[in-house]
Amino acid sequence: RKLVKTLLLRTEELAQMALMSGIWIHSTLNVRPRWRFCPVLLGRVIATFACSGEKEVNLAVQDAKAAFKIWSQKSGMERCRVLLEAARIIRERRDEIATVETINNGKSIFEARWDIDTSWQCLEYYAGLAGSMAGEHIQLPGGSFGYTRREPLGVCVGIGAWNYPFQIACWKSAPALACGNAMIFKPSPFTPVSVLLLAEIYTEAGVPPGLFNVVQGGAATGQFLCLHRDVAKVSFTGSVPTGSKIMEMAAKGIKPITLELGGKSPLIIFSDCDLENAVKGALMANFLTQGEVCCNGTRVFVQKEILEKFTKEVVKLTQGIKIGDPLLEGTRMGPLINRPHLERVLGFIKLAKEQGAKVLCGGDVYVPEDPKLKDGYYMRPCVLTDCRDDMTCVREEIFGPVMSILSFDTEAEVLERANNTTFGLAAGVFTRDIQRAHRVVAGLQAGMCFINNYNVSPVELPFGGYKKSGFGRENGRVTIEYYSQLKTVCVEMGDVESAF
Ligand SMILES: NC(=O)c1ccc[n+]([C@@H]2O[C@H](COP(=O)([O-])OP(=O)(O)OC[C@H]3O[C@@H](n4cnc5c(N)ncnc54)[C@H](O)[C@@H]3O)[C@@H](O)[C@H]2O)c1
Ligand SMILES: O=CCc1c[nH]c2ccc(O)cc12
Repeated sequence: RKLVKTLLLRTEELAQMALMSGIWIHSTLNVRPRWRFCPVLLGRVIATFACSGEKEVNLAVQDAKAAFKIWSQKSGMERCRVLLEAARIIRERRDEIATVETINNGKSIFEARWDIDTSWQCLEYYAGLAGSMAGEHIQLPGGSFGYTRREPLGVCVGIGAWNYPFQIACWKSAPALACGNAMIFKPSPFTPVSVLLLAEIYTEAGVPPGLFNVVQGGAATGQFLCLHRDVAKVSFTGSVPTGSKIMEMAAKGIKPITLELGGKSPLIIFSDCDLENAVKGALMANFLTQGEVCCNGTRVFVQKEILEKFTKEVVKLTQGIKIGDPLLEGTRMGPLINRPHLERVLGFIKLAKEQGAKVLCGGDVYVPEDPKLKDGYYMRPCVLTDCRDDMTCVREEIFGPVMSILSFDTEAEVLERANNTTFGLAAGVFTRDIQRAHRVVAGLQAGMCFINNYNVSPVELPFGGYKKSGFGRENGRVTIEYYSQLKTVCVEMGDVESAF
């Protein structure tokens, strides 16, 4: 809240400024900065932020606790109205928020608009559930009875990754607030900007001051949050190694956590599929947000009979993906998040070649003609073939635009190979055989399975992983259970029957 108040930037200005070279936007914070960080787009610094240290985290928790006292006493319908108003403002400011998200992350404006749509839809969805949250009444002998109350947890913390900055903040805060909690959100230091708009919007919609608080920073700030004694829950989206650290910190305080971690998901294409849809599905499964998507279906298993045809079509469509200025309407792929990440992704491709994979297209640095884009971290989307299950590109999460094609013969074989991973976030199947589709998804060890599509995310459906991809869920009705606790009240209507 303090940050929003003092951040001297408007989103339209930011959009314009990012288009001009050499512009630095400084936030002025009313705190003594311990260290600073500067997110970059197209090789240019777009903002400078001061990190929140222990003192600022303590202040945020204090404010959130005060706001929680007010918010948790409101009825579900009162909370519903505020969330609906916030959803309405997001919808109204959709293009502006999408522009900021594009500058924040580098994804195309076309895609950023989709992200903003699933963001306001999420607020609407939980607004709808807020009013119907209720416990049970249970009749007991002799007129006695019990009842349950669904109560909020208190101050919840959300920690986000850089690939869906605004959407991650909405997917965490909407159910948290609907249940009557407060939330302190820490975005990734690579994408700190767009979540500030969400804080501004919640305030405008009528949440009490401090109920949704943003703190900025990296690992140290995250640790202060996770270890804070007055934080009741942590919901984390990020990598497996960080998830494991979050779990250790939460264990110290016996705090419930939600972990949305990495993946290496299989996409299985049977020869009886609708080929055109399967090809489109494979691109959806691999190239949204420059391939920086946790649930991407990067291991594309194709049945031998259609391998050649499928591969040819996939390469043709991949080569047609328009790379460039992410703010232009026609662009479908922007730059990767930063240079170290680009180099890491290119390193995976180099290793894949050394291990025997064949690059059918892309996999190299892309330098756009437009001089203002020349310092962007662009690469061409890559399709690898001749892949084997033991190759690094098939085993490890690359988090970039790299699709590995593998061939298979039988259903039993592909199911075993698909499950042969420590991850379990998502999986997909393309087939016209309805029995086979359901049989295969029943056997897949993944939390989010798609039949004849991929990477669509309706907010009504729970999303989350199996195995090392995490636990807990976001979206859907079930997420209410991850942001609330159940109190049982046992009421005696007669006399106490004592054992003594
Ligand atoms: N399952 C999902 O829903 C999902 C969604 C998006 C991204 N991801 C995963 O996230 C990864 C990429 O994102 P990333 O690079 O931002 O991940 P990351 O784990 O490096 O960072 C995620 C967040 O954790 C914070 N953080 C880092 N160290 C911390 C610590 N010790 N204590 C507390 N907080 C800490 C970071 O500042 C950031 O905000 C990929 O592995 C991807 O698969 C998963
Ligand atoms: O990147 C992975 C999947 C994903 C897309 N949007 C969101 C929002 C919140 C999450 O926890 C995960 C995701």
